[in-house]
Amino acid sequence: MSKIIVRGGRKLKGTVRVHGAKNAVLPILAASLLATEGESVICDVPLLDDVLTIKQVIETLGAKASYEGEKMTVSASELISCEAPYEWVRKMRASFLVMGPLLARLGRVRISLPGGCAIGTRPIDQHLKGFEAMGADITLGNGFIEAKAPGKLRGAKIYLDVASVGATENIMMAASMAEGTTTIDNAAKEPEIVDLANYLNAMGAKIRGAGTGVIRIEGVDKLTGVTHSVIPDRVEAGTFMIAAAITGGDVFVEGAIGDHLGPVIAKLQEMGVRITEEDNGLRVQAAASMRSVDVKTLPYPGFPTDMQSQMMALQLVSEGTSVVTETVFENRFMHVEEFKKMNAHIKVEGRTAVVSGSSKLLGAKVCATDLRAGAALICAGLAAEGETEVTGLHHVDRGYVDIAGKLAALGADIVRVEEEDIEEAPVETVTLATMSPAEEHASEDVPVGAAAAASESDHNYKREKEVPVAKIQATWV
Ligand SMILES: CC(=O)N[C@H]1[C@@H](OP(=O)(O)OP(=O)(O)OC[C@H]2O[C@@H](n3ccc(=O)[nH]c3=O)[C@H](O)[C@@H]2O)O[C@H](CO)[C@@H](O)[C@@H]1O
Ligand SMILES: C=C(OP(=O)(O)O)C(=O)O
Repeated sequence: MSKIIVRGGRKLKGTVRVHGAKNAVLPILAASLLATEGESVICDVPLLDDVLTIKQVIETLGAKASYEGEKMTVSASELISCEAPYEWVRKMRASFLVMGPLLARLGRVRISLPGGCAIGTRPIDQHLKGFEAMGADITLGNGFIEAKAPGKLRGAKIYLDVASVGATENIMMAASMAEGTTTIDNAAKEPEIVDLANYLNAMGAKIRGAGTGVIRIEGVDKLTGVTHSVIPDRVEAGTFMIAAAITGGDVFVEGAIGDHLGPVIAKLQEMGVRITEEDNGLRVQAAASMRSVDVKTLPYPGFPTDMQSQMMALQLVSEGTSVVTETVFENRFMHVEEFKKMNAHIKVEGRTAVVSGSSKLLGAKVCATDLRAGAALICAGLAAEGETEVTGLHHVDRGYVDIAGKLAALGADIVRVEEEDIEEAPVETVTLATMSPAEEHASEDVPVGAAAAASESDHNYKREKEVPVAKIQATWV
């Protein structure tokens, strides 16, 4: 089982570069399916598991894609399939974003229900409502959705019951090649929506109002491949800002866009952290001690739900009690139980968590229950006394490029130990890991060697694995 091992207590210092935004590049690569001619060249594409998944999805549909040096080139002039299979779509919710482009391009689609982080039920009713309003005939069954739009999709007036990011993107893409004008009311306003609209407009679409609550899309007959650079990842940037603050550090987050991080900056400043907007980034200087602060997650421009768990790590070490209200997803406090293993005192009632500050965090074996929870546990580990081991890294790899390497470059005592490293090492052993039920269910890692033997013989989730100590010491940096 791969793990990140962090020993807390080091102040982070230096510069860290932010990669392209996961939540922008995924819809943009889905939208590249709309280009009936020309190549799409997408720049600043981060090497993430989710990016490799969407690449597989569009290739399965017939697009030709090549990826080298943060640049993805896509040619989608000939699509061969309108079916997005379970094997890829289950891995990642954003795969569902190919539905709009396929409906617009091919007039039909068969797509598996999406997966993604288990942070809530995450229905897709608003996506489907939009497509139906545009004339699609939709049937559901056996975990698949089939939609047909004989002839062309028609422009429609669509009101979203919730300002869904995914529904806004999916409808915007479909509407770009529909007949007539579509209006999305109560549209999501996230920067990633604006990036997608800019990309589509460069391809020849006619979209106005992206970034506001009302988006108008005049359908066009064809879209052409273009070159586009993805915006920097505001959640990755925010995570490094928290890492700097929680360690008492001084870090320049290169590429971070202040306008995209308004509520995160405001809350950090309320806590006493100094943030300075400089050319091409944000400088974050920790305070000697930080004040507690209440946070309520909301759609953009509110405080992002994707930063809630990382912020909670910081609240744990600030003075006083903080209240966190999660309004976007109904099951996004799974990290709380993991924080508790690190001596955190947090009480959850419904959608509210009461976080006791001034916690003396202690290193522990913890598991990333979702993508951002993994980042939050790493942040907590940076401030904890002793050693923290974070497993469940397949979640983290969906959204962070080499988070351990980047933090190590800032001075953190952190290393990632890969499964293969552990298995290849000499026989001398020490007990390292105890699996929790959550970890067992969450992990898709296939156990090998000693771990496989344990896996076959013991299913009570309390097994111990024999892991060679020599190799771990050798890989520590
Ligand atoms: C790949 C991507 O960009 N993921 C982001 C996107 O997810 P995603 O696009 O899935 O999130 P949405 O904005 O759609 O979801 C927001 C809320 O709306 C609800 N809902 C959504 C669609 C729908 O048809 N019906 C419905 O009820 C959801 O259950 C949730 O409670 O926005 C989320 C909210 O900022 C982020 O946490 C995710 O990181
Ligand atoms: C929840 C997230 O991603 P997804 O919507 O892809 O599950 C996230 O990026 O934090």
